[in-house]
Amino acid sequence: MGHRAGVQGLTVVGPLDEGFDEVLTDEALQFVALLVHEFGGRREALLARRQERQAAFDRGEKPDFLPETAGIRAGDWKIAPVPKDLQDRRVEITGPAGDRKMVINALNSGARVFMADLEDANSPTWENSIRGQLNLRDAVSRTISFVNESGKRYALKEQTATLLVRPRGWHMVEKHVLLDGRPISASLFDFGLYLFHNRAELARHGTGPYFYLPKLESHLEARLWNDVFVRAQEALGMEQGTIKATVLIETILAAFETEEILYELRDHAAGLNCGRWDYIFSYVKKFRNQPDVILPDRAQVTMTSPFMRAYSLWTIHTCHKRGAHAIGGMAAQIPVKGDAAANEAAFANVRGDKEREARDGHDGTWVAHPGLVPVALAVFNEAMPTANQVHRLREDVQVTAADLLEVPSGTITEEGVRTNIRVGVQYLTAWLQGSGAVPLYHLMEDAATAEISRAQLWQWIRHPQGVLDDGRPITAEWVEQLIGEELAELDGDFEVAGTLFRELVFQEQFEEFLTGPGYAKL
Ligand SMILES: CC(=O)SCCNC(=O)CCNC(=O)[C@H](O)C(C)(C)COP(=O)(O)OP(=O)(O)OC[C@H]1O[C@@H](n2cnc3c(N)ncnc32)[C@H](O)[C@@H]1OP(=O)(O)O
Ligand SMILES: O=CC(=O)O
Ligand SMILES: [Mg+2]
Repeated sequence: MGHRAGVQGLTVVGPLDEGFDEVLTDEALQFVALLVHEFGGRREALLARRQERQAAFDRGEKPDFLPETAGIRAGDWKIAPVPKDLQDRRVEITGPAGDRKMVINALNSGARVFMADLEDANSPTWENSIRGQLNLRDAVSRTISFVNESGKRYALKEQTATLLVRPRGWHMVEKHVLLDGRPISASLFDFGLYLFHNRAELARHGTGPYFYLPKLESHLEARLWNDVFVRAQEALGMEQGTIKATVLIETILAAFETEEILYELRDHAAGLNCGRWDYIFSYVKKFRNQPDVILPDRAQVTMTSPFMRAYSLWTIHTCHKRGAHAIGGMAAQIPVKGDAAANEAAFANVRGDKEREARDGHDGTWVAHPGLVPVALAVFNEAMPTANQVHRLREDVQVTAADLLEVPSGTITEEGVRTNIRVGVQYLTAWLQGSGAVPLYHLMEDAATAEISRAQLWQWIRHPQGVLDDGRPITAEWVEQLIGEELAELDGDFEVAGTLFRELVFQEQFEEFLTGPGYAKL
C-alpha cells in the first residue's frame, strides 16, 4: 500500500493496493494528464452551462429543438460505417466493471455485447474503479479468471460478447487523483486508462475501443467527447475513427439534440441507446420547479407513457435516418428465485417490453441478468432476422416538442411514497458499501433508478399538486414519519444512508446527482 505522486502535475492520493500500479503506470497517468490539461476546462464550462439552462427551466422555460442547428437536422449526412463486431447488437447485457465474476459471466452470457459499467451500476469506490480497470484489462487479453468461495473457477468461453465500456459521466470527479490539488474528471480518468492499456490488445483480437457515453445533456458535450477521441487517437498514434461510441439518450435535453449528438460524433458514433431510467430522472429534475410538471408513482411511468414512447420512437427515427443503431433500454425485472409464478410474470414483463422495442425498430436491447438473455434473444431473433433493422427508416414517426414533454397521467399513492423510501435508503446503503447494482423487491436497482425515487419525493413535498390519490397532501413531516416507519421494518444499519437520504429529500437545494454528496462519503 502506498501513494503515487507527480506525473505532469497529477498526484494519486488513493491507496495503492496490490496490482494497482499495473494500471497507474507513469505512461498511463501521463496520458490521462494530457487529456485533463487539454479538456478539463471545457468540461467545467459545460457543467456551468448545465446550471444556466437549469436556471431558465426554473423560470418556467421549456426546451425545444435548437434553431441554430436546424441545418444539421435538415442536412444529408450519415455516420461512418460501424465495425463488424458492432453490426449485430440484438442483446446487450450490462453489469458493474468492478465485479470480476460478473464480468466473466456477462462475457459468457450469450449476449452479443457486454457493457462493462463504471457508471450507474458501479459504486465509484477507488477499489471498484481500479479493480474495474484490472478486470477490463484481463477481459480484453482473455486471461480473466475468478475462483469463488466454494472453489468454482470462472474463465472465458471460446465465444464471448463484444466489450463496451461506460466511463463515468461528465459530472463526476475522481477524488483520488488530483491535478494541482483538485480532483480530476472521472470520465477522462476512466476513458484514458482503459484506452491507454487496451488499445493494442483490442486490435490484436480484432475488436476496438468501444464506449457507451452516459448522461449527456447537449451536442456540445458530445463535441467534447469527440475532441477527446481525436486527440487521444492522435497522441497514441491510432487511426482516427478507431474509437466507437454509443451515446445514451438519457436526459430530456439530449432528446432534443439526438441528430446533433450523432453529427458531432459522426466519425466515432456507433448508435444511440434509450437510457430510460436516467431519462425519467432527468425529466423530474429539470422541471422540478415547474408547477405543471409532476409525475405519478414511479411504477406508473413506463415505456408506454406517451412521453417515453415519443422519445423511444424519436431515437429510432433519428438513428436509422443517419445509419446508426438504436438500442433499447433496461427492463428492471430480474429472475425471481423460489416463486415460479412471480418469475414467469417478470419474464413476461421483459418479453413484452422487448417485443415492443423490436417491433418499433430498435436494433437491440439491454438486459440486467444472464437469465434474461434467452428471453430477449428469442424476441429479437423472431422479429429481426437481419443483423439489425437500420434499414427500417421509420419516416412515419413525427415527434414534436410537446410530445417529448407531455406530462404523464397517473396517481401518487402512499405505497408509491413508501416504495421510494424503501428503495432509496436500501440502495444508498449498498452503494455506500461499494455495491452499485442491487436486487430489491425483484427489480434491478442502480444509481439511475434510485435517483428517480429520491427526486420524486423531493418534488412531491414541494409541489402544489403533490397530493395523494386520496387527497392527502404530501408534507415533509409525513414523509419523515414514513421514513421512520419504513426503517423500523427493515433489518440493517441505515444510519449513514438514512442521513444522506433525508438530506437529498428534505434539503431546499436539489442535489444534481445523489452520487455528488454520496461520493463525499465513500
Ligand atoms: C439504468 C441502468 O443503467 S441499467 C445498467 C446498469 N445496471 C446494471 O448493469 C445491473 C446489472 N445487474 C446486476 O448487477 C445484477 O443482476 C443484480 C445486482 C441486479 C442481481 O445480481 P445477483 O443478486 O448476483 O443475481 P443472482 O443471484 O440471480 O445471480 C445469479 C448469477 O448470475 C450472475 N449475474 C447476475 N447479473 C449479472 C450480470 N448483469 N452480468 C453478469 N452476471 C450476472 C451472478 O454473478 C450469478 O452468477 P453465479 O451463479 O456464477 O454465482
Ligand atoms: O443507463 C441507463 C438508464 O436507463 O439510465
Ligand atoms: Mg443511466
